[in-house]
Amino acid sequence: MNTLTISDLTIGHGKHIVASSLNAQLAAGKLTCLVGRNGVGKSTLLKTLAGFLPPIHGEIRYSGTNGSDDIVITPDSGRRTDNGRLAKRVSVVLTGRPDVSMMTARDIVGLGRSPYTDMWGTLRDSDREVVESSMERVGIGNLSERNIETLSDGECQKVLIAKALTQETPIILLDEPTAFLDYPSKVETMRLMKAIAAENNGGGHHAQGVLLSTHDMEMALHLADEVWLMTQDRRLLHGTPKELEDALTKENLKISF
Ligand SMILES: Nc1ncnc2c1ncn2[C@@H]1O[C@H](COP(=O)(O)OP(=O)(O)OP(=O)(O)O)[C@@H](O)[C@H]1O
Repeated sequence: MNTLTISDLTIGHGKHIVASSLNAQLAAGKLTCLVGRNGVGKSTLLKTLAGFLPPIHGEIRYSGTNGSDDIVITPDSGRRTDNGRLAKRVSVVLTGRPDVSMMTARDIVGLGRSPYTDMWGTLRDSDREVVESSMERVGIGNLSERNIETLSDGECQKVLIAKALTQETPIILLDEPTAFLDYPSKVETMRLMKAIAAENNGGGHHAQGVLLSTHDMEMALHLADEVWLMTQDRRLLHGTPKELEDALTKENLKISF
């Protein structure tokens, strides 16, 4: 099952085209790593898939539970796109620390419920249950009362991942979540996201499609289920790590950069 499909997509900033003719599908239950050199367009693609940037051409289709509740974004859909609806399909974890003070880890995780709460962000008991279970899944129950400013980069990253889980979306996008982490924490984060993608405990958690951008090609080839590679000539190659290695060998392209 796919969570989103991009078709003949052109991405960029205003008139500046970053990549075009992109086609791919994000599989549910799998960790997909988005890799490519600096400046090739990984962040631009993630921002477009998150609905923060409009596509220049083509379409993004977010699959619903049945064909009738798909959400489709095209260059023309612009203001018609219902961000509240999209927030129930896609959650985003950005690089770096949240720019807030005087908030506990639990408060931050609770913000993930905003698509479901009233305008004051009042959490109901059912919302609080999701918050607690997300913190447990990520293994940060012991940090819940800590002020966010006192957490290490790795702990902070887990809080933001728990916030994304709290949003209960079929798609999670992560932009360079491992950028500031040491090697063991990078591996831990990748493994965690792989487990989260595959988790389907029948109790409300369904398999999710996870797309995570990273500079670490070696790690992506080791740990990802699928890889999307944005090449220097602005194509998007995709497949399992093995398929990608074969394709690159065939084209005589270097696997690492
Ligand atoms: N707001 C913007 N306006 C215009 N051009 C931009 C903007 N943001 C990024 N770009 C350009 O778009 C291209 C792709 O940038 P992007 O940040 O998507 O690459 P990236 O693959 O994520 O890079 P990195 O690995 O360094 O984070 C670059 O040429 C960049 O200069």
